Amino acid sequence: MKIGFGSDHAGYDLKERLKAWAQAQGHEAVDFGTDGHASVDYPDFAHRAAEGMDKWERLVLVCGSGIGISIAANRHRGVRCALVTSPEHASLARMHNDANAIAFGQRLTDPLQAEYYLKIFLETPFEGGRHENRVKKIEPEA
Ligand SMILES: O=C(CO)[C@H](O)[C@H](O)[C@H](O)COP(=O)(O)O
Repeated sequence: MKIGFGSDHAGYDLKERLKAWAQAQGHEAVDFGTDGHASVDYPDFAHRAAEGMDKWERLVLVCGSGIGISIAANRHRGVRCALVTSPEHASLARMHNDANAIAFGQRLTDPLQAEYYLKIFLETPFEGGRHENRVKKIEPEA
């Protein structure tokens, strides 16, 4: 799978770790930055990654809490980003919401757990059925 990665400084280490994990699983990584620990603004990287939708099938975003970067990504048409803090969030985001982006808070999430949540997220299919129309209704009318 082609996976985009983006973070601010507060999510940089976990972004790098998840990127390495995904590559080791055979996924292709597209990195939208940031590239180090220097303080940056999370919306810049959320927008850069979300605007590159043609370059990824799933998007992984990390900031300190996961909140800011997911809010910014969700402003983009077609992006459904879920802030995940449990295995159940990871599977339900896919099964019910057809989420195509996952957000983590590096300051609040154990990195090993984050790898596990990402694995679930990548492996879980959308259920469709009754959820199909609900997901369609998420997008505001053009
Ligand atoms: O925006 C956030 C909260 O939703 C992110 O967690 C940021 O990473 C955080 O605010 C950065 O904080 P810092 O004190 O500037 O490192």
